[in-house]
Amino acid sequence: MPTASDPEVRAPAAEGPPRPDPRDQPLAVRVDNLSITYRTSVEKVPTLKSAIKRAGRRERTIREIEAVRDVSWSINHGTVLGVVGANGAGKSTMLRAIAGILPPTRGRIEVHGRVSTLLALGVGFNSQLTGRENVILGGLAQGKTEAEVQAKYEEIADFAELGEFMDMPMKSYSSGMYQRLAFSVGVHMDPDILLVDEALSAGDARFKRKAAAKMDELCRAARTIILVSHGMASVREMANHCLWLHKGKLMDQGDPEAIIGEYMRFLEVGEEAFAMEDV
Ligand SMILES: Nc1ncnc2c1ncn2[C@@H]1O[C@H](COP(=O)(O)OP(=O)(O)OP(=O)(O)O)[C@@H](O)[C@H]1O
Repeated sequence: MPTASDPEVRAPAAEGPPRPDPRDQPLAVRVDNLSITYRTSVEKVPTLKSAIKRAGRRERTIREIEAVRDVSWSINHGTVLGVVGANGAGKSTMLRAIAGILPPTRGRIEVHGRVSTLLALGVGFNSQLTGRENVILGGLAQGKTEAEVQAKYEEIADFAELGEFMDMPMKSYSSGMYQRLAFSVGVHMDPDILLVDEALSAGDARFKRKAAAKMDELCRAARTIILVSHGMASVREMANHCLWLHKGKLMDQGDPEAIIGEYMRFLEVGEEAFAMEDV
């Protein structure tokens, strides 16, 4: 996994038109007072006495987890939004809600444009099917016609560089190979808004560079990217706006360098010692 000092992901060489200024672009995503609560059924640990009383019947309670708590932000097209935060901060949950996979418990999400998702490993692919079959299905799931997907297939397979593995079941892939194909499908679906969850954490150094360059190309075309990552280097290099979530709350947002600085300081000194009024 990349870290702040990770030398592997570096800014791609500047080529083509400069990135457009998001301030001149229309609204891409607006999240208003978003809260998402999971309800999970938990089995109560029985005491000997209660187990005898209930004659072995299991007792269940519902546990609520507030994964995202009253979060608001908005971005225009052309923004690369980096979302950082510790484990369990609610980053993936928020991304899934933007993708339409999870409904908000409260609040609302406005999305302007076609969304393509590159969520955590495994989403959307059937590991019994070959890479080729999954590309076709993945394209169809993104709303493309079969003819459109067939036309894109070569481009997708070339970018993923998986050779004859494309005709093998995906259960025979390594996690890096799996993610390369997921990335390639996601970026070749002409998304207006690309949601990326840790896509750069797998794959080798060369593929990471190639993936970063591809994302940069999308930004130059005024596409929007939301990048959830623990890799501070990729957020620093790619993002032009950053959100920091902690335990479901939006701690701060703004310039990536400043937000990452705050977040790193928070990680170093710990939650208790961190002066919350600084945030
Ligand atoms: N399907 C689920 N059912 C119940 N609780 C869940 C579910 N998915 C996530 N959670 C809980 O929601 C909270 C936020 O999880 P989430 O995966 O969004 O965090 P994250 O910031 O993406 O974490 P990480 O960096 O570890 O991937 C956590 O407390 C987690 O335990």
